[in-house]
Amino acid sequence: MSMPMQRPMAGGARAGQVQRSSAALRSVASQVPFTAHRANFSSKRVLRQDARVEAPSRVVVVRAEADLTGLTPGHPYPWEEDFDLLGDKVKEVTDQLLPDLRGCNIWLVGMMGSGKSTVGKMLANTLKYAFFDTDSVIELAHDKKPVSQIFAEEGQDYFRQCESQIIKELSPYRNLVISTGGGAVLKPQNWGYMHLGIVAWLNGDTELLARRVAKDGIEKRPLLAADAPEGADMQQVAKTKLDALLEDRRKYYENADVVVTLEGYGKDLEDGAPTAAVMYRLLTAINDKVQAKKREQAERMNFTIEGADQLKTMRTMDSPAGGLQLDGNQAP
Ligand SMILES: Nc1ncnc2c1ncn2[C@@H]1O[C@H](COP(=O)(O)OP(=O)(O)O)[C@@H](O)[C@H]1O
Ligand SMILES: O=C(O)C1=C[C@@H](OP(=O)(O)O)[C@@H](O)[C@H](O)C1
Repeated sequence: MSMPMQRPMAGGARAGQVQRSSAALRSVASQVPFTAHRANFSSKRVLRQDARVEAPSRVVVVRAEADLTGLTPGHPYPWEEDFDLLGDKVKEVTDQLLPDLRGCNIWLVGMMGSGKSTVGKMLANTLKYAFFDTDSVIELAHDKKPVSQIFAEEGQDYFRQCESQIIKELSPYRNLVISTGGGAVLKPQNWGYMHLGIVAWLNGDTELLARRVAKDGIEKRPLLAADAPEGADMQQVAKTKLDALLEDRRKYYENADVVVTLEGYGKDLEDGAPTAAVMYRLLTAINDKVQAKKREQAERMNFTIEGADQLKTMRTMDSPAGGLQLDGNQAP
């Protein structure tokens, strides 16, 4: 199913450098869901890993009256601060959404550090979808080389081609949550494929993102690590670069179908909303979108043809069938 792709020589590829185009990308294709059970990148394994990430601790029957005492006053979604309550809410919205979602893929976009991979795994687990992370698929297709090394050895253009290839190959499947790399939004062709599903933007402020990527180590994100002065405050370096990137990219992210804020309240002010809360916001935003679409479709079906009553009794006098009513009954 993979399309052979030409790797451009421009943008860093020197003469004599090995041309690794279609071979690498064919193995990218081997990571897609229908072969996932035999590939290293097993969606089952990812789902098992999910069990270890912070999740609503249990899902219980939705309580009629939620007890919100003791939670942060003014919190717009106070139940997010109590994982039992949040579990109820997640169940409620998932139950409504799932039948209407009908296997539609969910694509997560957003800047580096916005939590696309972390939240994506949990969302996939909740919806019983398979999870794919385009960065991880690219790494696996290159003998587990980290993205930073692929950038260094092959250049950004090559990485972007791999990314587009994966997006294209995953798009015809169903029941997937796909976490994309932060720059996947830059190519219009990627949007053509992502818009076959629902695209959700995880939107957080760069202060929060910088804190997270600095904690991970900015060397993992080549666009942030490039030319970082030795001994500099890496969080500050990351923040400056993220600000510039976001300024360029915002207009692309704004093409998303739904936007979810990462803002945290109360004790989560600094670290941003917990993963389960972000997932809840995602589910709610997607559900709102899907239900609105459903209402719009129902509305469109609810029409009457003007003059339909006259049509019923009209006689076609000059036709061989004159004297026959259009509903098939013989005229008196
Ligand atoms: N809701 C959250 N609360 C706290 N830390 C988070 C949250 N979501 C993600 N993180 C952390 O932020 C870092 C970046 O998350 P990641 O999922 O890799 O982002 P992305 O895939 O968008 O680059 C990771 O260290 C992750 O553990
Ligand atoms: O924003 C970007 O251009 C990139 C984001 C990274 O993914 P994450 O957003 O998952 O960190 C990765 O694809 C690569 O380093 C480039």
